[in-house]
Amino acid sequence: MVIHIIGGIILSGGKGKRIGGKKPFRIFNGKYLIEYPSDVLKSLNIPFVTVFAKNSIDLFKEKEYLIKYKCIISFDLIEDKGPLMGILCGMRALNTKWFVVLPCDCPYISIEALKNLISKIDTAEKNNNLCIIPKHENGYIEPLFALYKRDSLHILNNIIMEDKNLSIRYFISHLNPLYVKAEELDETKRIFKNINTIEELKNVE
Ligand SMILES: Nc1nc2c(ncn2[C@@H]2O[C@H](COP(=O)(O)OP(=O)(O)OP(=O)(O)O)[C@@H](O)[C@H]2O)c(=O)[nH]1
Ligand SMILES: [Mg+2]
Repeated sequence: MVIHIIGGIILSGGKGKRIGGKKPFRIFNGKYLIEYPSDVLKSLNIPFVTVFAKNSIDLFKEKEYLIKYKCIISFDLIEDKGPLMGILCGMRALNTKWFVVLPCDCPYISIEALKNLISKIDTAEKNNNLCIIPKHENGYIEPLFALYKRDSLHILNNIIMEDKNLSIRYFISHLNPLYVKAEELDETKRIFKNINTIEELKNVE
């Protein structure tokens, strides 16, 4: 049996309110949004789980996606809890030591940037950091384009059981984060651009 060190979690269970729903299957430059992170993980041979919302948004497209990528598909255990629920369900579905967590709406993601992020794992292992988070010069962080160690799972479980503060910032405040400069991953920082509206879907750069 091959034991993988790194697995991927693609968060695809948001409501997509600003874009009018079904965000993962909105078309951007000829591809579904969700195909961008999926293609990068596939090229890097990283096994991954895609976590959709508790209630299917489009069973046909989800099935089509499963057939194309042969990845693990999971669904939020409880609805409307936000990204932390997606991360929890992803971690439970895939047994790897580290998880690269990605949103479904990052069409500028690149293989190079992900490799750069992954290259920080050695440092994190030495310093006992349970997550690796990109940070911009202005202090803004990118916790949904980040790495989390499996050892953080019990903390996540507790936070979700408590059900008081389900913000990702609260979660990472328990993880002794290793922050990496956003520009070290991608000089242009385009990789972090998320698509939230119909307008942005059309503005292919
Ligand atoms: N599994 C899961 N993923 C989520 C959840 N909430 C947000 N996400 C994902 O987290 C990422 C960032 O969320 P947003 O950019 O706010 O996307 P969104 O919530 O679908 O869109 P809005 O409703 O317009 O905020 C997206 O890839 C979402 O699909 C959730 O409750 N469960
Ligand atoms: Mg949202």
